[in-house]
Amino acid sequence: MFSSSIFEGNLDNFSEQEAQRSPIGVFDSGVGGLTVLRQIYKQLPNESIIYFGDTAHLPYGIRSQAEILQYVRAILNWMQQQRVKMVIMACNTSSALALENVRQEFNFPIMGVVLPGAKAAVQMGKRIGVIATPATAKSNAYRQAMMEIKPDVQVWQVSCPEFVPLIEQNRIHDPYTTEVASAYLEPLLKQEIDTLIYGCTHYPLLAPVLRSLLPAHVKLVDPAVHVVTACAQNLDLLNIRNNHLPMPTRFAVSGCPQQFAQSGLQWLGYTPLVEKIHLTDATV
Ligand SMILES: N[C@@H](CCC(=O)O)C(=O)O
Repeated sequence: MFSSSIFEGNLDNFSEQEAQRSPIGVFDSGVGGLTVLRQIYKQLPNESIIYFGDTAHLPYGIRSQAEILQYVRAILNWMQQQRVKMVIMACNTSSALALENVRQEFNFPIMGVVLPGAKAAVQMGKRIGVIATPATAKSNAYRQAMMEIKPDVQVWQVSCPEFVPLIEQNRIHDPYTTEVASAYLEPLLKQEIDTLIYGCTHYPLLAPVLRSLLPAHVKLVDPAVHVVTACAQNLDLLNIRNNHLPMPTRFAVSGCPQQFAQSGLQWLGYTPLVEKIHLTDATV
């Protein structure tokens, strides 16, 4: 029995041993969640992972809340069938628009990236910029989370609709991407931000471009780092860390497996074996 007041999920249909060895589910609309997966490899090297990229519905950031909820529920149902012990929403859009609604519907803990990112940011600065997908920016999730922790913090959010398609098309080093990034950062630089949050898990993949445009004193916050730290703490609290050898990461997508494998290579350093699955409920 692993109930804890911290989680809505209670894992009470798992034996302790099964829970320890069970995988952690990680999902995103595409390759963005690989920034979270890389952090898991660093901080939780013994955990087995099932990664799902909902590439058939990419980008999430221009979708309605109803669509996001439908996709997220379908993914979580599938994760439940795979008997995961915990899920990390490696997607800010899902964390901002769906986490609170779906958390109580499943019997495993579900973690989002927004709160850990917001907590880290308010400890690092006072004038905080957030770059995010249109849906995340519009939801105000980062602003609200930071204001609740530190009401005197100042927050500016910028919606960056072109980033995810450019990253998914592998156009990070295209000069056009730098032009777009420069335009997105301009209003934040005018406000003299001291800290910038990657409000989308795809964006750390743009780090060289963003760093080249930002003054050196501006600190970058990657919520991926902090959600994985929080995940490690929760695994300890529930006593469900895996102390055995992990299984190889299992990758699944709803779109084209070859395309995911190809972009996965540059972010993971190995070519992932990717299967295609069809989540029937996810079709809008
Ligand atoms: N990785 C994304 C999803 C972006 C998208 O598909 O628009 C996020 O964190 O919001």
